[in-house]
Amino acid sequence: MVASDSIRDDHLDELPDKHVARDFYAKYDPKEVLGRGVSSTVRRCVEKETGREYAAKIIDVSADLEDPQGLTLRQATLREISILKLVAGHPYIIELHDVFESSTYIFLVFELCKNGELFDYLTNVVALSEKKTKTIMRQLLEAVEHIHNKNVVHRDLKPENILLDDSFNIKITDFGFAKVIAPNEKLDDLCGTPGYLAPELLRATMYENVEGYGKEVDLWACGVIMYTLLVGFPPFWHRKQMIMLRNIMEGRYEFCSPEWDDITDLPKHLIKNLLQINPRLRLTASQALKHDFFQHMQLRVGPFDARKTFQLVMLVVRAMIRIKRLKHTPEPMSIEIARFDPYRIKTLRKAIDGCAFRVYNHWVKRGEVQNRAALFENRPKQDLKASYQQSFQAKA
Ligand SMILES: Nc1ncnc2c1ncn2[C@@H]1O[C@H](COP(=O)(O)OP(=O)(O)OP(=O)(O)O)[C@@H](O)[C@H]1O
Repeated sequence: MVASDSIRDDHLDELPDKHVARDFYAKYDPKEVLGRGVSSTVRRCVEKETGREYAAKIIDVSADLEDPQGLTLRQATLREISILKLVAGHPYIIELHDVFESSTYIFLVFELCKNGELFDYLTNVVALSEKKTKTIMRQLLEAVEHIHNKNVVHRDLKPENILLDDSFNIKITDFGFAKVIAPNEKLDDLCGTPGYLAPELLRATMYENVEGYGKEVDLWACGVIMYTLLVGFPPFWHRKQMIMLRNIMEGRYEFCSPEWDDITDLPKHLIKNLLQINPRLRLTASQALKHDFFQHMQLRVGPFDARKTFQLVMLVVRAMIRIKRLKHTPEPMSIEIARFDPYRIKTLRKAIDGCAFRVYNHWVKRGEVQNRAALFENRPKQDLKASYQQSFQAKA
């Protein structure tokens, strides 16, 4: 039950027969397609009575195929609906507004998130500042805290399953793998998305006589997400999936240079405590929210001194002006550096990262270390040949 890339199914783009979904059409006007899932299409729709916009996920449940847990798509969708209702009423969790069920389709009417997936947003901006990361991570952890308090484990947290509303607030979505779990219950089924799987989940699915996993897997995924937000690539990605999974199990990742050079210690410390191999030592959502990364700067309180305060304000203003100027002053770059080490220059690095993702459509690493600059070293043919030979040998 590992999430795969969406597979397009063109017949889903046709609107289901009006007789099948009479009630839905009586209440909503379906509009353009917003996106597609494996067996669903999501359309913007307008509620006729109020004129309010929503996102309708239209799921074709006519096939009898069962998932690895023995549930048909209809049963799995009904289970997802019950979990959505259980965790409802939180500002950072997607709101399910309406449900319609026919023999062939289920319509889920969600609140509309006009700014799409966090994943696409990140792909466009490449990486987020510490300040933006703080806002998103605080919202994410608050939502996870709420879900866990309801005894639900999400099991597929990733930027693709985090939507952004009009004000760029997050909404956790896709509770397809979510499960209600008793306080000390342990699970052992494999589900989620490879790069975000926690080590104990991998162990539970690989070995017998191991304990299984619990809610802590969601906090591991939060660590992976936070790392990815700050630098634009995930901590454990490797083009050979087995190596990636081994790195996860050994907790092998780096705050590599140059991407992490300008990032302060607090976010790194929080990530380390989320990407903690031992789930018992990993921070819970509530503990993570108390981490210093989320605390505001504390000003020392003492007797008021007007002169000192004025001097301090002047210093801060001057520093702010300098920082602002610095931000808009391009880094000095020589032709030599631009030719032989373009990745060293922040402006070029951002452009390279953006292009790399668009061209390769996945994060790129070479060997054990992240090296998107390698894409520009002008040796692609050798690499292609080697990886072709490797995959050919593997198949043989
Ligand atoms: N509430 C929403 N508001 C705006 N856009 C949405 C909303 N829900 C989904 N979408 C868009 O529709 C796309 C498909 O959503 P869906 O939930 O079907 O994707 P999925 O998780 O890949 O599907 P599946 O559940 O089959 O794995 C999303 O990638 C997103 O761009």
